[in-house]
Amino acid sequence: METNALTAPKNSSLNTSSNILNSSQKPQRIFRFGSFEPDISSDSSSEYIPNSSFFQNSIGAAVTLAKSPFTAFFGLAAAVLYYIYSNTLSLLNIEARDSSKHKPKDKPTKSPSPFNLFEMEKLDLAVIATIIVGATTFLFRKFIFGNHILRTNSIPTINIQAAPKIAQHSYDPQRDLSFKMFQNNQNVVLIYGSQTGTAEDLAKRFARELHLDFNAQVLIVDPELYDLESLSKISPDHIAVFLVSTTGEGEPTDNMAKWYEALIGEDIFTADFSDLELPSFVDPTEESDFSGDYEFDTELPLANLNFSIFGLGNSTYEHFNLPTKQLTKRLRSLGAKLVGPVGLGDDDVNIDDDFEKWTGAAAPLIAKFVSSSSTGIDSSPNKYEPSFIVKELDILPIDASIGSVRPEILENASSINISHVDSKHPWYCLPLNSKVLTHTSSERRIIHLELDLDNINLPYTTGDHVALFPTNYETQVRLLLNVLNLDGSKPISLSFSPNASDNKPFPHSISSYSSMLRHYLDITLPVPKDSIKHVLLPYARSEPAKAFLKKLIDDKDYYKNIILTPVMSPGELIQNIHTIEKKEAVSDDLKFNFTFSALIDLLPRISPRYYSISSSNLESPNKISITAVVLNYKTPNNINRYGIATNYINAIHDTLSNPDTNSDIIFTSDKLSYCLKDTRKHSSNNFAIPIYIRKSTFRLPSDPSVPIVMVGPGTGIAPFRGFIRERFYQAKNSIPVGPTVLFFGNRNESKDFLYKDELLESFAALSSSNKNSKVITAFSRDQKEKIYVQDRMTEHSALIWDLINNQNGHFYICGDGKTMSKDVIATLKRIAQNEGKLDETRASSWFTTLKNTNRYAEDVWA
Ligand SMILES: Cc1cc2nc3c(=O)[nH]c(=O)nc-3n(C[C@H](O)[C@H](O)[C@H](O)COP(=O)(O)O)c2cc1C
Repeated sequence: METNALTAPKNSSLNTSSNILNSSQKPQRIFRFGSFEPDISSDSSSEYIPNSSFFQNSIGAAVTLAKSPFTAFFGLAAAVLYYIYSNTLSLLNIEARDSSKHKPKDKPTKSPSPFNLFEMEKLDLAVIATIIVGATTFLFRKFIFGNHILRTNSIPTINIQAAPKIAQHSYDPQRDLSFKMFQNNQNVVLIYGSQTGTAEDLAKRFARELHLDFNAQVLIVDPELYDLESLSKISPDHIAVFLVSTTGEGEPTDNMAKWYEALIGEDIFTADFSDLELPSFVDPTEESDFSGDYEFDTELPLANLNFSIFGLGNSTYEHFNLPTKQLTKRLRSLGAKLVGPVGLGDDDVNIDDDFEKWTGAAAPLIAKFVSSSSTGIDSSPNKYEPSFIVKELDILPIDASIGSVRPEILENASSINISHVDSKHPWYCLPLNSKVLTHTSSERRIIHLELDLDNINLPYTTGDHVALFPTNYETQVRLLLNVLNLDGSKPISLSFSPNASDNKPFPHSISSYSSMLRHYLDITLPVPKDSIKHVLLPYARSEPAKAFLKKLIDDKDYYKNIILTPVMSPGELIQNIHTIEKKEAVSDDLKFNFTFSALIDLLPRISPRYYSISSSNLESPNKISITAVVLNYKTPNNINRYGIATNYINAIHDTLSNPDTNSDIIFTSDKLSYCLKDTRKHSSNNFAIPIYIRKSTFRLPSDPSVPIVMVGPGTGIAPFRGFIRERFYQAKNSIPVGPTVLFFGNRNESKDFLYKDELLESFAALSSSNKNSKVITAFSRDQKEKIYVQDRMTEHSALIWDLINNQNGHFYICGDGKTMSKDVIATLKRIAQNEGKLDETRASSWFTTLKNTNRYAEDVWA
């Protein structure tokens, strides 16, 4: 993660719905006469016809009723009663019917006797036979029809009325994932919740593995694009695999939020799941199969759903993998059957390792469900085929300057819908100005960048986050063009291949090789082992190349030394294969011949990076600012590596500071080259930086007179710069502003005092109206003994206690969540013990009350 790519604070992404489906409610039974029912048991070539007409509805109703247990029960009862009734009549010598309609008058009447079928009327026989056959069919339906029939009858949908926000649409087959699976003849659906792209990439990779190694047909689903209720219609022979990331403070990702809200409800932290049967959360390496401990209850809305689940989280956060745990419990309580272990991936260690362990245990079980088998590289039943077909076009080459902007901007600039700016529809804004906040002699370079919202008035609130899609630097772009022997300016078109496993389109179908590599693909992340196996290995034709790649796949330490430790980029890996083949004098016809379409499968998409907005919407509604430290580091074997997004921000700064340079290529202070020419053009058609705003709940108190204490060392100052600008602006406009205290820390005062001048100016004004307003600094390396913000807090214990406890102030932390925020919380609790004379337990509950009353908020990153 880039430095200062931040968390959204508690509850930021969840809109609330008062009418939720909670665990204590019995799910309502809803018959779906107007809904669409694929017959999964039928031939895939048969049509999937919506039964929405009156006729179809009536048939649907009749079929549903005929299949219901009540009908079967009453049918049997009616047959028995009819039989008793007929025989009672015969004993009393009374005709059961008005026989005059059926029999000739002159024929003597015979009374029917028990079991004498031949003496019964044909119609009676037909009715009884139908009822008995119907009832018997229902009772033995499992043996007769297998499981298929179950899914089309008594399974109520999830009660969408209980979640009004997701029920605001009419049925759309394009949003029905069971329909999509039926159409494509797929038996596994991979549903991912992803904020910064990791789960999305794992979904793409796992789909490939399930297809190539286990012969599964997999649909990848972004839940934002599908309706939750279609989950209940997945065939019981199929399986849904959830890959669920955690964001903010234990929250679901934006693309999962609506499903989550409908399933879990608004109160994600206090929802009571104690009455539910809990799955054990296990080490995925242990062999376990949860499928056996489960009772099939057809009354529950998700009774037909089989699911596996892997969570992505980070154990340094308080709510580790919370959405995954809650979702697992909830799905089970709705009747879904858990297959395989629950995986809880930990980004603090290595999420790829956790995922590999989990897939090792889960993939065979998932495969069992879709009745396939086979493992191993050489016995793959399916051959790898790239998802995209790339065609070179015979039109004029796309020159370097056009390639510097995302292609969709040039065509769609005027049609971008401002009311709908989000991760799938970013807004392209211009950089306004920038400055370096640290001294040239500082070990770190921290940039302040202002982005222009003037054209659109994109609404934001002080404390929100801005997400930014970076552009890759040229060194890696050109390396890839070079190793694939491609002309970067060549225009290309992209289309899905018939068996595409990746189903996410790019924003524009016509591009150039360069612009694909600059704007859409992450070209710096090391290639994971499974991608080496599934995508690179099939292109190895020479023995040395095969041996090298197989060793990377099979030998953990070798992979670590060659790929992970030096953080080897995909371009460097391909270059290495070429070098090995050259050394071994491999003949041309056997040389590794990797294609651009396969490269698209090999690489994750470029994901947005989140930054706390460091401006105030009161003071500057038409521009937002970012405060970012440029991330450069050396690997243990002394190779320079560069963070994509922060170096991009640095490049924008360098571009803005050299307005007269006319070159397409910009060299940054770190000698990285970028193609950013159009970022300098302030014309309405040449927007440059794709962004969107992510709402947060990291907010100033609504009453400006309420005291605030902020702790934000390093770039943790970002949102507080916005808070302080806001209070300064209010003070200048004669609005009474309460005590405002900032604890700021960094290495050296002379080099790293971020925003020094404006902070001193703001606090001069703020302290003139309230003597308690002040900035308190901790420069760790300006003296022999290191001093940190928490040491300064201890020195100012009385002030903090007075403002927070006695004057009901608000306390905020922003910055490193691994150690700093934990130390600051511990210090705050100690202050409560010392100043408030509370014992340890009471100090802890004092802090909990602070949190529960929304007077404590944190915006931290791990
Ligand atoms: C802004 C942010 C907030 C996070 N909050 C949590 C959290 O509260 N609990 C947790 O277990 N992990 C948390 N994580 C860790 C992520 O879940 C983990 O890094 C995951 O791999 C991200 O997946 P994604 O890229 O698919 O969104 C957070 C990560 C980020 C970037």
